[in-house]
Amino acid sequence: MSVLKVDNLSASYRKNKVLYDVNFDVKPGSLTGIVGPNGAGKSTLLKVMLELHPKLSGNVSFFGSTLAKTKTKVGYVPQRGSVDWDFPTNALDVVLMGLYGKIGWFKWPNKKDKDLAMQSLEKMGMADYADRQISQLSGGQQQRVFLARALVQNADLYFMDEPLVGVDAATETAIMATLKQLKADGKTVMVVHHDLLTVEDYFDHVMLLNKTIIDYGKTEDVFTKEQVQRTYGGSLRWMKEA
Ligand SMILES: Nc1ncnc2c1ncn2[C@@H]1O[C@H](COP(=O)(O)OP(=O)(O)OP(=O)(O)O)[C@@H](O)[C@H]1O
Repeated sequence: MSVLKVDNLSASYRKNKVLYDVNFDVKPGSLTGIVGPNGAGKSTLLKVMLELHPKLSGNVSFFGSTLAKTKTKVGYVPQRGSVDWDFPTNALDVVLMGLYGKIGWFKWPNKKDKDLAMQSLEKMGMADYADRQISQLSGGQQQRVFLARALVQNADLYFMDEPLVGVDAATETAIMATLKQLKADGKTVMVVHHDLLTVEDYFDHVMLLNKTIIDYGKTEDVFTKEQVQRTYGGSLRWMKEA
């Protein structure tokens, strides 16, 4: 059964069509980097699939079903910049939100839920910050908390929008280790990624996107000079020659 299948998806902001003819079928257990120039529609693709932005046409199926029926199996780490970090809550509560799909919105978390959330913070090296207001965390620490929230959800399919932007080398290593562990656990992970230099190291699959899918498949087949240049336009200097 397909983890995620997208057929003929298109989307726009008012009259500006930003995605068209998007078709793909995600391989279970893959770790995919979604790559493309600024404005290519990478974030929009995630938002449309997750029904956070309406589609114009097409169909998205999760585990052969609808998002509504499979929501607890789907995790999302939005772009850090898109979140209101002044919201008065602490790191532990942010992680507990990852469990709400399972414990229900109107139920208080119990001791076991809190233990799970603490374990997840621990995995991301953030246990000491559990009581800290999220506005008082650094950008990299906020990103680690977001990852902890995704982990506690124990989803089968994860979408992450630029989790490595603005983090230091240690946090990047910690986040990538977490993503690789998710893959080792049989999870499917799709990550919007900007750094072309690390694509081959980090991802076993690559989706090249520029308003439509330029190519999608195994990294060694897809991440070629020709295909990357097609995606970015002729101006890109191929990094292996740099
Ligand atoms: N809320 C919005 N209202 C109107 N247009 C938008 C909105 N969000 C994005 N767009 C436009 O849609 C297009 C795709 O944007 P999107 O953020 O999905 O691209 P992206 O590939 O994630 O870019 P980046 O690499 O710069 O983050 C862009 O042309 C952008 O200007």
